[in-house]
Amino acid sequence: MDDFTKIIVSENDIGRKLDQLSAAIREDYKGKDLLLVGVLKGAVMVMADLARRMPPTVQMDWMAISSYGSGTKSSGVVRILKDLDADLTGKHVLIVEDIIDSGLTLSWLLGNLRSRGAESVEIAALLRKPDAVQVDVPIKYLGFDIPNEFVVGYGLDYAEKYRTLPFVAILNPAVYGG
Ligand SMILES: O=P(O)(O)OC[C@H]1O[C@H](OP(=O)(O)OP(=O)(O)O)[C@H](O)[C@@H]1O
Ligand code: HPA
Repeated sequence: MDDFTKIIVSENDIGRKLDQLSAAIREDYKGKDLLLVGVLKGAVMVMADLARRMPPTVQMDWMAISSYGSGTKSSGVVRILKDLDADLTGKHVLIVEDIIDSGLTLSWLLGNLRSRGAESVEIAALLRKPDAVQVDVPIKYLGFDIPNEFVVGYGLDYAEKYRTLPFVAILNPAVYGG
């Protein structure tokens, strides 16, 4: 049995898209102090590859929040597992996410970070599932719209596996008994 049914975003697609998104971000935040906030663990790959395309004065910080447990459906209950180190007062914050599925995680996070006194809070997300979205979240920088299937790779996991793949693929439902 193959673990994946299809590669939907290749390593080259990701690189080209990050070139475009990072050019727009550099332009929009020219002359401003930018703090990239990565959401662990899924955003590790996109954060690393996006941050490498930024000027060296850009800062990074990390939050760990969980809404999925170990399955393939959002629980809708968001827990902070690790909070930011940085004080956001007066900062320009760009949340960096791997995926927007139901939108529940980002909708909660946006509200949480906006309440901390940042000058601006925007979102960059590599992937979005338009057919799964339950809450609309304003995404300023979007990579790809993808089908409503459970995907893995490039930071995204199933039961902590497959995060290290350089591409994004649809997980074979047989892997999770779907
Ligand atoms: O739009 P939603 O339905 O809320 O889903 C998106 C969230 O789910 C994933 O995180 P997950 O909770 O699986 O943790 P992980 O990043 O550690 O894998 C992903 O990284 C997003 O943070
Ligand atoms: O499709 C997905 N794959 C892995 N993790 C996720 N978290 C939300 N959606 C997904």
